[in-house]
Amino acid sequence: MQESIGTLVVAGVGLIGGSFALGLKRAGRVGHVIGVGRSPENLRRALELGVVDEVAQDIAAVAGRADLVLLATPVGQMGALMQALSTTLAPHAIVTDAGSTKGDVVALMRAHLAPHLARCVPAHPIAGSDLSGATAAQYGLYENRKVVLTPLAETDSDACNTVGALWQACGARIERLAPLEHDAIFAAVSHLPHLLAFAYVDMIARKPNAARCFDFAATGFRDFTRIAGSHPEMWRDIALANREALLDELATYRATLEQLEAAVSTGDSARLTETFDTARAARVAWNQRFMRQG
Ligand SMILES: NC(=O)C1=CN([C@@H]2O[C@H](COP(=O)(O)OP(=O)(O)OC[C@H]3O[C@@H](n4cnc5c(N)ncnc54)[C@H](O)[C@@H]3O)[C@@H](O)[C@H]2O)C=CC1
Ligand SMILES: O=C(O)C(=O)Cc1ccc(O)cc1
Repeated sequence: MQESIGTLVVAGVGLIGGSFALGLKRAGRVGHVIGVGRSPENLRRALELGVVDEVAQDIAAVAGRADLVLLATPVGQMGALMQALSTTLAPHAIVTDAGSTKGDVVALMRAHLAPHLARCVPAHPIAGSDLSGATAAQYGLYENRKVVLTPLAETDSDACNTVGALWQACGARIERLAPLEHDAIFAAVSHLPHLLAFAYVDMIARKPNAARCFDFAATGFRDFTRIAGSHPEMWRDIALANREALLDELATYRATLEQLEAAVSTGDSARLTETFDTARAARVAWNQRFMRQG
């Protein structure tokens, strides 16, 4: 296992990839960082801010120099990137990612990096925000946060432990899940709420009196909708990549809404009270635990 790495190639120098680079730099765990991106302006900012030391627009041109490649683009971009880097990768190089979905990333690794699977470590940092781009990259984003690894049967323990050690150097705690369980859990606690927030704000924005509604919206609206300010491409890709698990959660949510609709319509106050009581207790308990341990 390596405690530090020589050259890191980050494909997608945004909030997540940029914060990983900054975390490793601050911990003295990386020698040189090459940022790969499709937006020259974002790459220029990343260089200027010291998030990366060198930039490139074509991953194939720099992948051969990597000791570790982090894919931190929207998940819809990852297949093409894997294909592009597959021919030039050094045999020892580790390929990892930060995508919010794992079943699709594992399948893409199998499709594009078959001879290299021992060095593939799918991963998902459970930290972030509604901000994006290199200017959003920050030190300490992963401090006391979980990172979930979903290694393949073929992944060697050296690669897995190296990726784990690098995330730990950024302050994170490592967890492991099977990709299927990962995608089911995150459909429930991350992907569904983002879809709901986008849908709800879209609904309000289309009302004839939308401007008046927004005028009077306050903290409850702000708290429920913050994540509707997240990156649309990133969330489109997540919704499509995890569609089966997300559709299951949507069906359950729709049924729950229908029950509440019936309770409102029939004036079933016992039902409303029971639902609100249960939800409140669960939210209070979750928040206390999250504040203690992330
Ligand atoms: N935003 C969040 O809170 C979290 C995001 N993630 C995952 O991390 C990944 C990155 O998300 P963020 O950093 O938030 O997004 P971001 O939008 O801040 O950064 C992504 C960067 O990738 C670049 N990019 C897009 N296509 C590319 C391509 N083909 N080649 C090279 N660069 C490309 C974009 O120009 C952008 O600079 C996504 O897969 C997302 O699902 C995971 C955990 C949290
Ligand atoms: O904006 C927020 O608070 C988030 O929920 C951040 C987030 C977004 C995507 C992930 O896969 C993990 C964390």
